[in-house]
Amino acid sequence: MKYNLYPQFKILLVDDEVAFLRSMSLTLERQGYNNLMTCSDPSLVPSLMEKEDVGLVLLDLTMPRISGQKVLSWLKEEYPNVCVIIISGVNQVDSAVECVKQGAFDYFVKTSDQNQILDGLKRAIHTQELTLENQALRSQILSNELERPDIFSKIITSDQVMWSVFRYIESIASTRQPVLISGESGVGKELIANVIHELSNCSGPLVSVNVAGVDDNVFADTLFGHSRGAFTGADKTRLGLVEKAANGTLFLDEIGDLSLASQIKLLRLLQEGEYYPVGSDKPKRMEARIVVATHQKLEELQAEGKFRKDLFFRLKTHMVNIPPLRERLADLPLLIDHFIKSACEEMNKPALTAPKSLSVSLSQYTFPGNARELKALVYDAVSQSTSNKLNCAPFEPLLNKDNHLVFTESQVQFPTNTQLPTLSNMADLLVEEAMKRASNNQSLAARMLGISQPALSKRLKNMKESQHRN
Ligand SMILES: Nc1ncnc2c1ncn2[C@@H]1O[C@H](COP(=O)(O)OP(=O)(O)OP(=O)(O)O)[C@@H](O)[C@H]1O
Repeated sequence: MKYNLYPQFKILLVDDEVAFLRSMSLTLERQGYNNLMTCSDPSLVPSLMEKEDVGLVLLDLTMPRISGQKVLSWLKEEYPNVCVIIISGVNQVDSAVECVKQGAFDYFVKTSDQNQILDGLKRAIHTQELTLENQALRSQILSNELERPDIFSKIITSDQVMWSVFRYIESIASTRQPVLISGESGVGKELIANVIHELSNCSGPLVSVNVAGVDDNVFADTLFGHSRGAFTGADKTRLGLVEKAANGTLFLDEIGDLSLASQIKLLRLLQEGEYYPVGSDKPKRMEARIVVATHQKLEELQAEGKFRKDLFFRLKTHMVNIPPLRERLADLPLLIDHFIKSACEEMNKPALTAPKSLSVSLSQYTFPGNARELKALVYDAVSQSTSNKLNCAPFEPLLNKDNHLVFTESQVQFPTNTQLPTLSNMADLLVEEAMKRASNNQSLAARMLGISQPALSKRLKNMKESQHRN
């Protein structure tokens, strides 16, 4: 099995003291940082920097022939984006501070506790990862194109917001930081999790688990596993999903439903990168990337005290929000065609076509179940079709006899203690909303409002003129 290297860039350790290089490499490897290179001769630094993709250098200050300070000024001139951490002797703190002024990220005294150096390195790696992501994001936004469009081919969309989500996902593909995917039920969050996993190029599997309603003990057992004899009935050691997802991705769905006790366990896992199988006092390192999803609004849950602030803070570093289907109506015809095709294939039916008016009529429906709801309707329609035309009967309950959405009282409410809007105010608001939903497509908006396109155009002109006058 391919062993994944982490971080995505090399960490170069430079010190003439071979024993220090060895012990520091071991400490780092134990913490999961295995993309390392050591160098005991500072004169070799330039050739190593040229050959390898180095992102972070741990540099000793006192070395024979070439001092660390000299190496630092060379690095800052030739490789200004590379992060440098200085390791100094006890009596060299002044020079170390000077190095920070010259652009070193931080300094540590060699005799300090290795954990302190490790914390500094972790901070530097995180900062470097964010810098690289920022650069990737900038170039993605500027280029407006995807580097690996094939991986996104299962997600059908022409929506600009979705494309910017895709570009963002590409730019964070290689970090090991968690990713939070939010969006209403059925918008395609699991599809996005699959893409994040594929883009990461990790050799391990994608392991998915729905954590809604899972009690805290079951959560710990499922994620961390248990040792033999951990509790009555635990007659065998059980591997947890974190371990099963090693070198891959662990996808936790419905994270908003996680109990507060389990939230603490997840937070610790993310912060420390370590966990204890139930009944074991030997910690294990997490080698998987965590992706979580929720259809709930975590900000609101947090305000109600149902979701931990610190966990939300940790998760939202990389956050993507998938817009609901009603906000990307241009996707409707594409998705209808896509689902018809896949349903025909699965049901062994000859190709079917949908009437053009179907997507226009459906554009007035709010799709609370999003793409999943549309998929179920289309599959139902395909299964009921006997000719080469799609049988639209399953869609009829959503629309009235004029092919317009049936409004219920609960969808339009006017609080009794407020003044009613005027008819003209209401009409303007409706027109604005229809234009927004139709992405400024006047024919589509006109169909939604039940008026002709010229009538809408006239209304828009009048609205513009009156805004001008005011
Ligand atoms: N843009 C899309 N293109 C193609 N299929 C889609 C798209 N969005 C969603 N689907 C399909 O709709 C169904 C629901 O998608 P998915 O399970 O990813 O949604 P979800 O947001 O994870 O839902 P939930 O919140 O209920 O878990 C799946 O069958 C998926 O393949």
